[in-house]
Order: sequence, then C-alpha cells, then structure tokens
Amino acid sequence: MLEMRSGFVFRRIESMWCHRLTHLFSSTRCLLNRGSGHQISWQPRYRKSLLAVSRWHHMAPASLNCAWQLHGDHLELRYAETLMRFDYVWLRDHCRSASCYNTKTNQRSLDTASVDLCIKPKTVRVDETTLFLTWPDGHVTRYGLEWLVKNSYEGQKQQVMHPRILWNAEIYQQAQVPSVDCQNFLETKEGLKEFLQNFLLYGIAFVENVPPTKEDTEILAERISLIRETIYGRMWYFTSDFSRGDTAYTKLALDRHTDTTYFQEPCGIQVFHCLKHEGTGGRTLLVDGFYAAEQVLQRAPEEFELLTKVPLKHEYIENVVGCHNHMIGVGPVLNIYPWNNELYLIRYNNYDRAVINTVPYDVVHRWYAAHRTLTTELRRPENELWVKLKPGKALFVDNWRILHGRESFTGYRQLCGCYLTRDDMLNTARFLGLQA
Ligand SMILES: C[N+](C)(C)CCCC[C@H](N)C(=O)O
Ligand SMILES: O=C(O)CCC(=O)C(=O)O
Ligand SMILES: [Fe+2]
Repeated sequence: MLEMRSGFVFRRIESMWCHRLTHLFSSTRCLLNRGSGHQISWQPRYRKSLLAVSRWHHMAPASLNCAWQLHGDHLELRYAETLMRFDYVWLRDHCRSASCYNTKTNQRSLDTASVDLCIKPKTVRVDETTLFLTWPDGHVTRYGLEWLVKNSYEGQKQQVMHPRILWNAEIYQQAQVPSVDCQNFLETKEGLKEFLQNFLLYGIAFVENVPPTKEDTEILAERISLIRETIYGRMWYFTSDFSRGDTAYTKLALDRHTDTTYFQEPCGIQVFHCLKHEGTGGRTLLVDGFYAAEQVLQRAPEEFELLTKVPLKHEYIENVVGCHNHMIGVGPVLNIYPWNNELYLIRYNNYDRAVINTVPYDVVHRWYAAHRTLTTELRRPENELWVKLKPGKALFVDNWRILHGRESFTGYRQLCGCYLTRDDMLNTARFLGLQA
C-alpha cells in the first residue's frame, strides 16, 4: 500500500520539476546543471527536418490496440495502452539482429558511432506482435511489441526498480518478518531466498542461531555477497577501546546515521553480530530513511528536491597510532533515479558531514531548512525500531536506505561484522529469481 502511495507522490513531484526547477536554482543554475539537464534533454534535436507522416496507422482488427505514426525525428507507437516515442537512432542502436547483437554474450556488436545521427527508417510495418523497420541500407530490425513496452522510457517511468515496503516501527512490527535460521540460510535455496526477499523489501534482515564467532559471521556474509574490505579491515571486531579515531569505538550513544558517507560509493550493506555484552544499554536503533524521506516529499516537496540536488562532502580524518586516513565522499543526501524519481541512496551522517562549500550561501540556508525537516522525520519516536543485538543473532542492514545508531552502554561489549558490496547482493537476489 505504501509502495503505491510513493508512486503517486513521485509522479506529482515530476510535474513540479518541469515548472519549478528553473527558479529553484536560478542563482546556481550553472553549478547545478545536472538539474536543468533534465530539461535540456527535452529540447528538440538539431537534425535535418524530415517530412512527418502524421497519419496514424492502425493494425488489423485482431490487434486494434496497436497504432503507429512516423514523425520527423521519432516513431510514435501506441500499444497495450502505452503511448511510446522512440528516437530513430535508438531504434537502430537496439537492433537485436544477429549482426548487431550477440545473444550468446548478451552484448551489442553494432558500433553505435557508425550510425548516422539523422537516420530514419525507409519503411515501417507492424503485425500482431512485431514492429519491422527497414533502414536506408536495407538492414531490417524487428522488435517484439511487448519488448518495446517493457524497454521504453514510458514503460520504465511507470515502474520501480526495487519494490520496497517503507516502514515505521508499527508497520515493521505488524509485518512480523521472520528471522531465518542459520542452517536454513546456509544450506537451502529457500532459506536464502526468503532472507533476501525480506532484506530487499524492508532493508533489514536477521539470521538466528549463528555460532557467535567472527569466522561464522564471515561465512554468513559470503552467502549473499562479497565482503568489501575497507580501512577498517575485511571482517572487523570492535569494542569501546578507542583503538580507532571514531566515536563508534567508545561507549557513547550514536545518533542515527548511515556509514561510510565519506566514500564516493558508500558501502552497500553492513553486517552486525554482537559476540558479547556484559553490561547495560547498548541497544541498536534502526530507522527507515526512505520512509522519512517520503514524508518530506509529501510535506515539503521543494525541500525533498533540494536534498536530492545539493552536493555535500563527508569526511573521515583519522590520526591515531598506526592509522592515518583521510577519506572524502561527495553526493547529495537523497539520491533518486531521475526517470521515475525513485530513491536509491540516502547519505546521512551528521558526525561525518564535512564543511559545506559546494553551494552559495542562500542555497546553504535552504538546505539547512530541508535537512531540519528530514531530521525531524528521522527522529520521530514512531519511526524508531529498537533492538538488542544478542550473540547468535546477526543483523544485515541496507546502508543505502536504513539508518542505524546505538544507545550508550556500560560494561564490555564486542561487536563483529563487515561491509558488503551492494551489486553482488543484488546479483545473488536476481539469480534466485527476485526482482532486485
Ligand atoms: C563499523 N565500524 C566500527 C567498523 C566502523 C564505524 C565507522 C564509523 C564512521 N563514523 C561511519 O559512520 O562511517
Ligand atoms: O556499536 C554499535 O552498535 C554500532 C556502532 C556503529 O554505528 C557502527 O559500527 O557503524
Ligand atoms: Fe555506524
């Protein structure tokens, strides 16, 4: 239900973009020309003006749901209630004929640079299932109409890449998402698939009955992805010994954040396994960053947009014995796919946020207001999920979506874990037949 609602608001903001984008950034247009690029792509192309055949061609009665029309610079096709527009170079470039595309490797053989940018098909024909184009040199391209619907811009715009269930504490608890048993996870395809499906939908997932060692945690992690080695090592162990120059290595509370915001590509997944805690406190806080961002989009769409546009730096500067690191990562707080406005990455870490010097002062002020709105949403108690990590229960967190934090604690507490690459987790999920 929430997914559908998100689709709805996303479409609303899209129409807003066309009208508002220009004045929102009037003072920084050249700095932020990625934003106006969205509009530039709509400018008519400079190409020889070709006579448009502005007559609709309808198919035989059996396929009355298909009609097409040739224009000066594109083909318009209506099929399965979708109105699509295809650029002629695109139609030539995506040709799936044996000489243009290698179906054994799923790679293009055609040299796109050899296609005349003013190309136009010589003849066009459509039957019940297929569009046929004959090019000036006689080459014939065929496209399945279903394939075109699926692969067109208009088709993609209506779809989400990653189906998700956005949650606050109540939604997550009501869903009663089960933890998967360690043996089931390691030894059966079903266990792994169920785990990954839950992880993709909610951004968090638990494995239980894990032997409480670093080695066993590593085996778990490798079942879904590749371990991403970082300045913290491959598998890390940490306690409050301040062995590294970061608050994580103390007993202090940590407010909600995502990790490694100071990498150009923040780590995709974080695995936590608490191996020991003799003391009090130390509960883990989890917040769905996309749920909060969605609330911002509904309440203040122009602030949401600013958070997607203003580039920020995050920084990690460490100088302790044996560890000298200086990392810088750049990117906006919210990252969305521009064609459907779907969120795919939140970068939120107020501890590690660097000096803001990438936008002028007036944008800075509006950014602070937008950041405040997002922070208010992230801090609503009803959005907070608190869990106490125990030996034997490993937690996987989607670090591109879910914020984590912790309560202060007393006593000896030892956590182990690692970061994983996101691409390889998605690869595993797709192999199992999941949409990822
Ligand atoms: C997980 N581990 C203890 C290894 C590292 C913690 C990194 C902490 C850093 N401030 C960040 O948020 O990225
Ligand atoms: O100690 C914890 O529970 C988490 C600390 C933290 O934020 C991290 O290690 O990334
Ligand atoms: Fe963290």
